[in-house]
Amino acid sequence: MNSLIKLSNVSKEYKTGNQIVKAANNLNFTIDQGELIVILGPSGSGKSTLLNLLGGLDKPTSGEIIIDNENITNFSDKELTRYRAKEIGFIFQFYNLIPNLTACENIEIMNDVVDKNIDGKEILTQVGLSQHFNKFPSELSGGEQQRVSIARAIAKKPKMLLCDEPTGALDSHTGKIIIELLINLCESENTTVIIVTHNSEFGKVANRVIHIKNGEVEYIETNENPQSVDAINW
Ligand SMILES: Nc1ncnc2c1ncn2[C@@H]1O[C@H](COP(=O)(O)OP(=O)(O)OP(=O)(O)O)[C@@H](O)[C@H]1O
Repeated sequence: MNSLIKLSNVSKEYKTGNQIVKAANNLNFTIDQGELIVILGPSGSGKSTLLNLLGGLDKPTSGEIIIDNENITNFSDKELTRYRAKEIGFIFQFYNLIPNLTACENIEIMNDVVDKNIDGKEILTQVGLSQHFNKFPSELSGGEQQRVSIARAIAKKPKMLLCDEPTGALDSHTGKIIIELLINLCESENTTVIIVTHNSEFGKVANRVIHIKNGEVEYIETNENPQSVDAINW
């Protein structure tokens, strides 16, 4: 595997009044192309901060983030916008679909952003939604809406998929379907998938689990044999 992501001495400080919060404190690690990574940690430990830094939604106070041999820390705002649009797929807890567009239109709208000719029907079929091309988000279940948002994120074939509590709003059965879809993406497309969660059970299916505490990497666990989604109990 080739290293896709390299963090060197990355810190992010937030100032509120006289107080400085180190939301990321001297992070150093690499992530390979095609890895499934779970980032685990309690509330306020810095998981979203880390995801935002990787996705170019925020800049570190110090340190370097190298993605695919490019130092994104030096990017201008315009370059960061291009990087986010072309290279990163984002999946959030609450789907973020456009309510007055159908499932298919929610995906094909990406064509304007990435200058591609994405076929919404083809991608929706890939995530098991061939019956739902013309439905609006309000006509779909939570799990189906999340699958549309995954379809939208993968349509542009991103280098990495950043998922912030992607099953947080779903029941366990539907959540497992989503996790299985993410595992399959890693395996079939060699996409790097990074999942931020509170749920330690997800660690079972990951290649590695990065444990975050107080903005620091507490330890990194390696799974020589990641388990299937059936091993997850929640
Ligand atoms: N924009 C901001 N301004 C000030 N402090 C912030 C900001 N964003 C995050 N923080 C602080 O940085 C720390 C890490 O926050 P972060 O949201 O990354 O944690 P988290 O692990 O994702 O938490 P949760 O699981 O509750 O979403 C917290 O102490 C938080 O209060």
